[in-house]
Amino acid sequence: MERAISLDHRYPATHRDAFCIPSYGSMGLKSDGANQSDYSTVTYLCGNSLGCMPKSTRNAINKELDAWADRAVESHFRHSGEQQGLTSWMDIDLPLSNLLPSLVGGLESEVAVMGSLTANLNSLMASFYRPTSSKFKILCEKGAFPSDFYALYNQCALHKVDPEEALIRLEVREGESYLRTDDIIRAISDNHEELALVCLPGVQYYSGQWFDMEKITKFAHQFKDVVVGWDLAHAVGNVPLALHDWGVDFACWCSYKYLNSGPGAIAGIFVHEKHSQVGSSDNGRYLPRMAGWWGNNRERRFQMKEVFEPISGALGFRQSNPSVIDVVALKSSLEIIQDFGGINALRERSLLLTNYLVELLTALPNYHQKLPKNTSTAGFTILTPLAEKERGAQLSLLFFPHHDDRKLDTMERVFDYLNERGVIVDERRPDVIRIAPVPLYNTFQDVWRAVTLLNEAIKSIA
Ligand SMILES: Cc1ncc(COP(=O)(O)O)c(C=O)c1O
Ligand SMILES: Nc1ccccc1C(=O)C[C@H](N)C(=O)O
Repeated sequence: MERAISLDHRYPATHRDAFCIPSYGSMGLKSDGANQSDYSTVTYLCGNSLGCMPKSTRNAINKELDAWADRAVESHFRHSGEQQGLTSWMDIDLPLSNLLPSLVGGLESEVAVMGSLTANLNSLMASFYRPTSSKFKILCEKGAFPSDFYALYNQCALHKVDPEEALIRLEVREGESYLRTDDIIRAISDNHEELALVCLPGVQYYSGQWFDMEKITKFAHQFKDVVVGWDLAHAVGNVPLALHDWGVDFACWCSYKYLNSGPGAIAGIFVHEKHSQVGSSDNGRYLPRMAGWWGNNRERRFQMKEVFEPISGALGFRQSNPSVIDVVALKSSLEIIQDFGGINALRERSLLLTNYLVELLTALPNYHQKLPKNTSTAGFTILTPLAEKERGAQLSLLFFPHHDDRKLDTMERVFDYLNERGVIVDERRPDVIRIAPVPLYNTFQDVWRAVTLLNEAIKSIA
């Protein structure tokens, strides 16, 4: 505990106060009455699923509600808060183009705020997955987040390609917990003639593995007509990215995890400039897409002509006018990240926190480096790669023994023990708990407390 306190002094969570951290009272949990009261904050380590709410978000949304109340439709073009520097709704998402690209390592013109993750993944695949009879395979992973799998599978069907034949689903080797980069590279190489698309997650939701995105992207691009797209749901705002320099073709992400923009928040896309620039001399030549009026030439958007002139860059992939309330929620959170010092500052503190988590967990008596042969005594292993460059904030812990009866199952019992005591993590059935200290608001004492209670929980079972 002393060490955690001293680390918190040395590396303080300078922006914790900018967030609403749930309390025992607000979550309906019983505080211990001695060290905690109903107003004490819980130990929230679940920013990999839903980031906490920035205090500034409420005000930002209220201003848009005022604009709606005060001026209704006119706010599209003339905002009632113009004098305070508020943007009219027509261009509400444009101020984000200063804040978002640096998080993904894209040019301003390569990033747009729109839609939601799965919808964007589907839209981007409509443009980037153009199978032919000889080149139609998609390299993806077995155990992908189900929504991604459903999208990939059905894109095949939409293109009249048999998904069973087209999807190459990479599997983690027997006895291992994450994919080897060499196996991915080999699969690309072995299939390159028929390969049309490589579509993988930047950080894997279940194992927490951060893929070697640069190596995989560059390797795949050695081969003709292989497109590389990344799902960055668990990577954006978590690890530094350089999508432009790596030559990534497209990427998409959601904003409710490490970008703290609220449940179902507006998402984002990256389209490399090599695909998204529409030169004036190119008249009519642009990458076919799922199109809509918000991707059309801004000046002529309201002329109601039957001519689609996409905006050059990622903005030309937008379809609808965005939810204004969603956009300002994202903006208020991105401003905090900027004030913190951007993604490199976040990553620096994230490594300190997660390294501390690794250190404490691996010192516990019931920690096992590998799944033991005899798993009758309660214990856990870590699925996530421990090397810094292969993970982000999250560690995934696999508990054993597993029982189908929830009351007897180790993971469920540990999860309930933690949850009842205000340590909020998440469970991925059947046997995994994910823990993610978030550098913007978590403390070393949060990490210490979670591990101390986790140890108690296992002991109470053993
Ligand atoms: C990797 C991944 N893909 C897809 C989703 C689902 O995204 P959405 O419901 O925002 O489309 C999530 C999280 O919910 C996710 O982590
Ligand atoms: N959007 C949600 C709604 C309800 C429950 C969970 C989610 C998640 O985002 C889960 C997350 N993608 C995950 O990695 O498990």
